[in-house]
Amino acid sequence: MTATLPTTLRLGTRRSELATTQSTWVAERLRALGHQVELVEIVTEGDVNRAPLASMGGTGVFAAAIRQALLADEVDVAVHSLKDLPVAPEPGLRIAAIPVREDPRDVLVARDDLTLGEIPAGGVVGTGSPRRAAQIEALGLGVQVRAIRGNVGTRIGLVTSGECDAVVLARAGLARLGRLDEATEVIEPVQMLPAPGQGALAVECRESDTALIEALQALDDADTRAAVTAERALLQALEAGCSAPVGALAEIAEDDDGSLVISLRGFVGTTDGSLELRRSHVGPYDRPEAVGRELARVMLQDGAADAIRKPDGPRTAAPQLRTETPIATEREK
Ligand SMILES: NCc1[nH]cc(CCC(=O)O)c1CC(=O)O
Repeated sequence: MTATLPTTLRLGTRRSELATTQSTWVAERLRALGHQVELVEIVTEGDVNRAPLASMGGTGVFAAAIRQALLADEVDVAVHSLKDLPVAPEPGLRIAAIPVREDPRDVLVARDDLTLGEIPAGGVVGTGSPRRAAQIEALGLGVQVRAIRGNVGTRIGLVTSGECDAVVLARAGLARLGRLDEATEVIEPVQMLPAPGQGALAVECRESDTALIEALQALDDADTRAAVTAERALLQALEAGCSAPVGALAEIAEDDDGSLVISLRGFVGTTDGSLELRRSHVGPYDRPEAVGRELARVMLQDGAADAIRKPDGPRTAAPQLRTETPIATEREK
């Protein structure tokens, strides 16, 4: 156990603009609390390898190198986009803070100020996310979903260059990069549920750094933690029962007696739009895991499990999108 704080906190970050923006935001909040913080750049496999993400083990590759640096005592603190973190806890590490989340919705960045409903049939919508592909296809707009990769700037560039009529991105990413004005529509969750944890950050450290865990708690936001815990519990329970892409959004509300509740909505579907299932569940604020698990139970019972069979063996690759060749090769985020 390390019961004393290091004089300077080494905060590990990936080099991408989004990662450094997020890490700098956390560093500044820690400095405001009186800590000395130094940013340490870490190059991940996802940053140097241009192969499709699924072949490297999915979005978890971004987090893995930073987690290794934490475990190797090369850095003390790491900041992740929560939606990129696998749901299974990492042995030896602790998510010590989940700061207040940005607006979790997705946005459209389209040519000519178009909204999703205005894209003509046959138009090309770029996304590398099976979750976004499944929900676009489920809307039945007759647009083509094209698999793309790359950081936020690269993906917006595909619209500017005319390769895509539109791309779908997390609003939070654009907001952090100061590029929200480029969004042409905020996509409402009734049409597209965000990824579990979207818009939230996870501040992670070693489990043995007890003084640091305590210090980082000052950055934690209870409502955000309750919401994303419910969303991730839904994801975990659905992943155990089916292999389909999952969308989730939890909101904190008050019930008739004035007690706080978690209102959770979920989506599972297939990337070709042939199946979609949306359900919701409301449960107690202090039992977020139970809320997520209960919604998963309902969804599995109502067809998620039957319609989308879990493939044999461990799940290694994300479901393939219709276009398998990524047209942008620069790394995500
Ligand atoms: N998978 C990439 C990724 N990871 C986190 C964000 C944005 C920030 C967030 O959702 O918290 C993005 C970009 C995007 O999906 O458009």
